Amino acid sequence: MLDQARVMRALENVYDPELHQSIVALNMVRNVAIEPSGRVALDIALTVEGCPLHQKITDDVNHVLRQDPEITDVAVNLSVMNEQERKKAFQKAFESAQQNRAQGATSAKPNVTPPTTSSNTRQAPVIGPLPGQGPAEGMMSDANKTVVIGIASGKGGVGKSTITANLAVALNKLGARVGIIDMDIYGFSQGRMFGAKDKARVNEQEKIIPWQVHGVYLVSMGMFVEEGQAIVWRGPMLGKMMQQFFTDVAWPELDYLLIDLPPGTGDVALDIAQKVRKAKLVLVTTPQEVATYVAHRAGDVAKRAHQEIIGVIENMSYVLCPHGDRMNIFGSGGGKALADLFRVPLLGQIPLESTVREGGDEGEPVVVSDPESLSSHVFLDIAARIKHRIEEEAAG
Ligand SMILES: Nc1ncnc2c1ncn2[C@@H]1O[C@H](COP(=O)(O)OP(=O)(O)OP(=O)(O)O)[C@@H](O)[C@H]1O
Repeated sequence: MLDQARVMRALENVYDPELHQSIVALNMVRNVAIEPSGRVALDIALTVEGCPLHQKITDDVNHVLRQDPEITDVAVNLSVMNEQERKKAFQKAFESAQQNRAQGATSAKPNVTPPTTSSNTRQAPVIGPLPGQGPAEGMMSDANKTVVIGIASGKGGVGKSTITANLAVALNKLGARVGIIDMDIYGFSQGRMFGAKDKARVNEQEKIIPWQVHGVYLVSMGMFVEEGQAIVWRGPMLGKMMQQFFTDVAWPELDYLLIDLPPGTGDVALDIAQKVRKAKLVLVTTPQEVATYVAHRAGDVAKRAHQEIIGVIENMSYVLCPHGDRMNIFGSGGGKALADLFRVPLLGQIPLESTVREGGDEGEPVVVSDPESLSSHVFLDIAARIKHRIEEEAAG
């Protein structure tokens, strides 16, 4: 008999394309109504408004239900989860990703046969260049060989700037020429981390001369205003600033340009995605669920922009006790769950060490101030993994 249980069983085979979980398990299916004619109407609550993959979910629901000979018609009404429901859905996805990992599975396997309708082949909309935007210049262009990597986090304080600084120095130690753009306009801190204080100077061509410290070239808002001074720029001004940091700086030839992005998924991250189409992304999170949850959103913007996510770095992962045990004071598993969600590697787990903070406060990233510390070794290891991956990609 055609009843709700049978409909729900069929829908267990429809997977959320981003969370890789059944839409039933994620509690996305609501208000299933079966009419005597065999018409099934149901609501699907999407995790985020304007979810770019809603058409895929709708197509898959139609596809699985229409395989039931007693179902004559399907009507899908889309709605959006509230904040609490969304948190639960993400939590469920994280737990499941962790479970899969524990069981040695690489990912949950949807067993829905993709329908062959043309609408199913529709991808998440690409965030394209802005109208009126000219061709990308210099290091922003695809033709330029500098590898641009944005360092992003969902929320502030997870160590994104610390990681940018140390990765830059670590890549330099591995023989690469590295620059940093401190695009964390409202919370710029790279000058402090590198002990650079001079105000901006320009060369004869009127280009800004980057700071050069510990082998790394660096530009930051700190060259123009004091740290802590409020900056009230909005969208277009920020975009212009970003462009200037790329094009109006006397950059030497660089192998890597790291961009310390502002936390969250705001204008700057989008601007980079639009204007520097080759830019890749590294996601930073702490092991806590909430940091991981918000980092997911940062990654989601990258995915929509078809930006490559190189991997995830988990910071403040553990404290190493004197007898060698690891204490997970901020919980555990967030970085790996996030990496599993995006199907990218967890590049490394950085311990919580006072030497990391001291190095940042004193203008010497820990990789310089305490190269034998555990964190320094982890930073070098992560830098080597990134470099290896980029070189492999370049080799085809
Ligand atoms: N692994 C670590 N061990 C100890 N302290 C750390 C570690 N990582 C970062 N910190 C410290 O945590 C604080 C926040 O780090 P940081 O400024 O890098 O975060 P952020 O994500 O860039 O923050 P925001 O975006 O708000 O600027 C700093 O004082 C930093 O020295």
